[in-house]
Amino acid sequence: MFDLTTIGEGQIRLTVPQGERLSNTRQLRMTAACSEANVAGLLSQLGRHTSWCSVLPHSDLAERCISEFRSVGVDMSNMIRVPEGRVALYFMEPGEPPMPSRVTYDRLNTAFREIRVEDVNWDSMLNTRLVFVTGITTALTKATAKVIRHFVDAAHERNIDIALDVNYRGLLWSPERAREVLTGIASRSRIIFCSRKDAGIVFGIEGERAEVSRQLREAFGAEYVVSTDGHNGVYYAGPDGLDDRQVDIVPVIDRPGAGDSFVAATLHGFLGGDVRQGISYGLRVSKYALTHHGDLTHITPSELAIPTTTDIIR
Ligand SMILES: Nc1ncnc2c1ncn2[C@@H]1O[C@H](COP(=O)(O)OP(=O)(O)O)[C@@H](O)[C@H]1O
Ligand SMILES: O=C(O)C[C@@H](O)[C@H](O)C(=O)COP(=O)(O)O
Repeated sequence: MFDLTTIGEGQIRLTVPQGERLSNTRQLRMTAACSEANVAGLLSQLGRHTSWCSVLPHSDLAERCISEFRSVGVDMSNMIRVPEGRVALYFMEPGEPPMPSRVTYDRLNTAFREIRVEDVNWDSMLNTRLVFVTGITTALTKATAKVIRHFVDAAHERNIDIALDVNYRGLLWSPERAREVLTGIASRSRIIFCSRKDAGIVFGIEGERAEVSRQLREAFGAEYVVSTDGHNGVYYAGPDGLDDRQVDIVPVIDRPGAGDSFVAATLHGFLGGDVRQGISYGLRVSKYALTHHGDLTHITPSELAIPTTTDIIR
């Protein structure tokens, strides 16, 4: 039995060196990406048994993507391989103030976008303690939204816990559409991750700090709601009340992946029966994530427990 199974689009991230633009750079750093696989990848490094389903062709780019997540222990037996098709790309310009960082997607007509319910090995994907889904995959196409809804409904019927990360991406869909699709999924989820910003954009829920998590919890009837707010704090609402956690700010080397590593570490706590402990792990691991390149965070279980350099300085 798996601890967590998930479905999401395997991508290649191509990052422009600091101080250059996509329009003039001659070099790109290549890493694998996928929000759901990032979460599975971090959890598997922490000793959890995870499986990731995507649709990828037989190509070198697909191998590059699969090998990065396989190397940290994610089970690939649910990966759907097709003879040909595109692998999604995303370009990242890190930006330096006043220039904002910029993401450019090149993910139309990819193999994953046409995934069908009958393509997935549901017996295996539902042989799990926890099903993890994000708003990114429901945003891509009608087909991907249908598969995720099937995944959630089938898990719900079998009393399998569901975790949702709203992860709103304005480049992929509108707030109205996100609200329409994600409301049903949120109301089946036992734990919801929704940043304070996304709560406002997607659900029109505004408020000070943990008040946002409280309102989300009330709106969807989830047992736990965890809301990130960048370096401003992490807010929690659960059966034991509210919590408001401080972030120990570190300089950012590479931002993408911090949110996913936070979610994964919190789910590590959830799977161990203690979400608040998970948030402490999340606060720690997301700091590591910000200080190294690539979306997938590399960590050893012992690093969850030891203080980071900034902890020691303080
Ligand atoms: N400058 C920072 N220093 C330390 N931790 C940070 C910093 N920025 C973000 N984090 C951590 O990363 C987590 C995720 O960041 P956030 O930007 O809220 O997520 P997302 O990438 O999903 O939008 C935060 O909850 C926080 O714990
Ligand atoms: O699927 C996407 O659109 C982006 C992901 O590939 C990427 O890994 C990501 O979303 C990172 O998210 P974060 O951890 O919230 O920065």
